[in-house]
Amino acid sequence: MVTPQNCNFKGCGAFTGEMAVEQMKDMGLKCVLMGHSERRGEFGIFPMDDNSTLATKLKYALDAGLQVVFCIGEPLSIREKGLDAVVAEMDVQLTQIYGLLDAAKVVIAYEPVWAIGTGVTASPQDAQDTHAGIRKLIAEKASPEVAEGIRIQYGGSANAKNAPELSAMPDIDGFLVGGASLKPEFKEIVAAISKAKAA
Ligand SMILES: O=C[C@H](O)COP(=O)(O)O
Repeated sequence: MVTPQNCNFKGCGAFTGEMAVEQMKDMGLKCVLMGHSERRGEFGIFPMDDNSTLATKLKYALDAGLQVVFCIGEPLSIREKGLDAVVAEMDVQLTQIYGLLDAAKVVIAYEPVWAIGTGVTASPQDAQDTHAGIRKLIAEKASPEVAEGIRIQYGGSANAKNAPELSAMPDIDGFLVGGASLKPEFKEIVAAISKAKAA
């Protein structure tokens, strides 16, 4: 499945660099990704999207009939404060979209910013604890049904070596793979999550 990494919330028009959902649909695409930390302004790039514009984009894409991979994640300064601070930040990033969450149409991708492209991966337990915290927030603020059904994927230096242990965690439902998706080891990541979730 081809999934563009951004979209606009205005439709077709003079929005260079902000591809229209309608164009995606015309091309037969069924899914769009949004909220990646690089779009949110991490790594020193100007913040193109904030929680408010992302909520608008999510509603627009869902109303148009697309599925969405919605990325959230904390910078290192928040991770260093501990799990409670991380979950509080996830709440901030999710607050405006709880009412839009639909397990059949939205996938949450948890990507700790400090793990993206760095070779540093969240430990399986840290990733599990954060995913469980996100699921609990969704249960409380969306619904228990949405929380149970929604897919929460992990992203951030996922590779063939760490995929089996991460896959074994009950609240890790899949991966958003960057660098390793360009290498043959990608098939081992797919095999690891498939095996773990088939059990
Ligand atoms: O866009 C890709 C994700 O942010 C993860 O990238 P990575 O697997 O290279 O860390």
